[in-house]
Amino acid sequence: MHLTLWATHEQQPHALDCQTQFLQRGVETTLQIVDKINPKFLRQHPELALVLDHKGLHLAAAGMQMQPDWIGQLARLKRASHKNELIARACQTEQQPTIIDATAGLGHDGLLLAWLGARVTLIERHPVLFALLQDAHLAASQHAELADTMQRIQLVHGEARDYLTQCQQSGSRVDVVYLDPMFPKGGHKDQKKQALVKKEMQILHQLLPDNGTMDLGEYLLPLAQHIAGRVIVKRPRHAPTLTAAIPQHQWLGDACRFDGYFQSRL
Ligand SMILES: C[S@@+](CC[C@H](N)C(=O)[O-])C[C@H]1O[C@@H](n2cnc3c(N)ncnc32)[C@H](O)[C@@H]1O
Repeated sequence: MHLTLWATHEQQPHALDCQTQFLQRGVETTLQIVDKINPKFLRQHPELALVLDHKGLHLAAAGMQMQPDWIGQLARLKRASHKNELIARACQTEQQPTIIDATAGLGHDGLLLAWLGARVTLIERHPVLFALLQDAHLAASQHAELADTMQRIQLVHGEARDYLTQCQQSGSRVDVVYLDPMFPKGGHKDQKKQALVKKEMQILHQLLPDNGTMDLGEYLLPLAQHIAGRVIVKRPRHAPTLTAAIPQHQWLGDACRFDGYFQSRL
């Protein structure tokens, strides 16, 4: 994979570090130092690229920018409770569970679970998304209101299939495995809602193109069932279940739902 890395002059030393880390993870970058990165600049350079400025590391495409921005989630986090968030009810956050979020993405779901008291291991295999997560974790660790929560989050760069298999082989158990694999772009029943897909998802879909071979992650469910008494799968509200297995419980939201699979022997 090859991407341009746009950086401002002040960020040049950090940009060189980033380049080395990306290379170690198989991503080649061409560093371009520029005076200013603003909306006009981004519109003039619409191709998918990395951006490093005073706000940290971003992905940019089609004039839009995207980063996990965990600090920007604070308003939502402060409104969240064990009761009013379906994901919290599904994952039983009031019990301060240990959770593997095997498909971290931007880490927003994992962040919410950790904020509500869970110990969360976030697994992300894409090297660019993983770098964005590391940057978000570092920035949030230095924020007074998020520092505690960051201590409950561990980041793992890798393939969840391998991680879950290793857990199974070594007899490791967690309370919950949470899965939110990619869903094909045209797969929503409601085309109007599809048109409103958030800019984050539009950029994510450019990074993880749906070229007919998208990994839908169905193999993760049976693996997860070996290591957690509770597996929660996030799906678009009207999407089919991840596999033929029937969930024992569903929590229904406006746009998405959470399917619960419980293993009483664990
Ligand atoms: C829909 S996004 C998850 C969004 C996430 N729940 C959030 O709150 O931002 C799915 C992510 O899972 C990652 N992923 C999918 N399958 C994976 C696997 N087998 N191992 C590791 N990461 C995986 C993808 O790279 C993508 O970033």
